Amino acid sequence: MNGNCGKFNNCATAEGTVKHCKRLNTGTRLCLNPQNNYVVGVGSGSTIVYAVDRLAERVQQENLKIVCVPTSFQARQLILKHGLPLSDLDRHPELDVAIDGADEVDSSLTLIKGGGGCLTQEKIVADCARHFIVIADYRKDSKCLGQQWKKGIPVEVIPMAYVPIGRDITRRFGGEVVLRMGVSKAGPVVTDNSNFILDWKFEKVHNWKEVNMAIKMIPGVVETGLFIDMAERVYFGMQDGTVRIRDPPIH
Ligand SMILES: O=C[C@H](O)[C@H](O)[C@H](O)COP(=O)(O)O
Repeated sequence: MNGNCGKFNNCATAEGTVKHCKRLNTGTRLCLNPQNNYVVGVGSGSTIVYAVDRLAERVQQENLKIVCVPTSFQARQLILKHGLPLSDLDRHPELDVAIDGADEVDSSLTLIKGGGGCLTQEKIVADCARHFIVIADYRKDSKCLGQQWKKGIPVEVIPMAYVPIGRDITRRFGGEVVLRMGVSKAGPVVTDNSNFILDWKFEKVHNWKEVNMAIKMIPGVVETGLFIDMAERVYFGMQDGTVRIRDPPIH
């Protein structure tokens, strides 16, 4: 324990870069590599699979003791498949680090997530983590949201409210809202939390903080796929095999 970062005191830190921690507005060491006794949040999607492969390798090779908190059914299966210790927020409500993918990352590290329908649990787990680290390939990197990801911002909603919520969003912010439909399943996608997903195809760049708060205030909205001021670092896998790191701008 040699730092004071994230939302909690006494953060266990790795050998990492000393950087500004937006969350506490203080200098901190960034925990990039899971270390012994770490509680690790495991994100969802196709990219995280590679991270968990590597994590499992390190657990084997270095005899690391970690526990993993999943962000979805898929993440839970991934943890179990690798024989990693599975936990939950009841037992581990404070995580050292959460690692996850993203559908799009803008220049301020605002993310769109939820392309796979897992945004709500992902946001909860990320919020419980001292450090939230994102891994993505170069196609997710954009200056402004919407440049790369064309499927809109996912919004998880209580099923009986999907029509009024969709109308409210388009009335206030324009664009188009589509109920996400299942593939190889008749009817809508049902999330791990038994809800529906609306994909809001926005028409222009908004003040995402304001829009996010406004959408969250609509009764029946469970969560949005906008992750604002959460990611501390994004690792982009580039086409030539190199890795590009992006940290949030310091204001
Ligand atoms: O709902 C899915 C999650 O937010 C994923 O982390 C996100 O969609 C990125 O997934 P992938 O790594 O498959 O592009």
